[in-house]
Amino acid sequence: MLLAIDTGNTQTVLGLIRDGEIIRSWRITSDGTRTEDELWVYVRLLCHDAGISIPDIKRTVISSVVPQMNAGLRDMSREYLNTDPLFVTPSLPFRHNFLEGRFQTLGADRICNMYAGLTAYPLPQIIIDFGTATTVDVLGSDGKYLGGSIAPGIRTSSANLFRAAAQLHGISMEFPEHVIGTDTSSQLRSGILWGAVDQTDGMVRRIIRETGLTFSTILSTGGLVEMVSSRSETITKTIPDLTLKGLTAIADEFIPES
Ligand SMILES: Nc1ncnc2c1ncn2[C@@H]1O[C@H](COP(=O)(O)OP(=O)(O)O)[C@@H](O)[C@H]1O
Ligand SMILES: CC(C)(COP(=O)(O)O)[C@@H](O)C(=O)NCCC(=O)O
Ligand SMILES: [K+]
Repeated sequence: MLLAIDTGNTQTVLGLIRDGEIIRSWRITSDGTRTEDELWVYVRLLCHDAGISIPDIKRTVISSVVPQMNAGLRDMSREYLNTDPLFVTPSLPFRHNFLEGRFQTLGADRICNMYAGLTAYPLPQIIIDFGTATTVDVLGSDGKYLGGSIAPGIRTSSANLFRAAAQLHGISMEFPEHVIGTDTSSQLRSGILWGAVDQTDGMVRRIIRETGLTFSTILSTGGLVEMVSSRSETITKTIPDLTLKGLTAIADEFIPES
């Protein structure tokens, strides 16, 4: 059994993987003040919920973009699971040498997403992750990482707007009937949701123009992906657990089950 942990800036996804299959996953709030004992409570509950006994967890792999959580995650894994966790970093000697020693500050979640893409889908690829940030990553025809973009996430940017504008408040994130809204709520929903869709499709079209490539695969993932994916004209596939899949592939490469 593999425990895969994806710590993003908003939420941490805990996944249990058996024989390459994600059997259960949970989301908890990412919080840099959590102790290893608190993290253990969640892992214990998750395992109990999945009917897994703790000694069955033989490996732990972690993608974290929140350094304040790393010590707690590491100590939880060592002390309670008796496994030394593998942290994903750009310096790992990946079999798919897609970073070529470059991109030393690239987020671990993006590395995992690309590893999942490289392992399972045709090239070239664009991978879009809708989380605290919206990230776009581009893999060329030879499987090398070309680069990408980072923008404020859908909730991050709208939350900041609600904070900054005295007369605007949170709204339910449902697509409005018309693009041209006729009241405050429908105008906000139009701007936020159609804005996110058009940001996505516009960015994909720009990347196509800049590279001259025909992309076989345009993958999307992230906690907010359902808000955009079905309305996008460019996304070809949505895989909500792409990061966990990448974590699994990386664990199998570096800490194979003995
Ligand atoms: N199962 C779910 N259903 C609906 N929304 C979800 C679900 N899981 C996560 N979210 C939303 O996704 C957001 C977090 O996305 P995520 O990709 O995990 O961000 P990050 O990696 O930056 O922490 C949260 O705002 C949360 O409300
Ligand atoms: C870009 C990110 C903030 C995205 O994080 P997330 O939205 O998943 O919380 C994260 O991958 C990060 O901190 N990256 C480091 C900078 C980089 O990737 O170039
Ligand atoms: K993420």
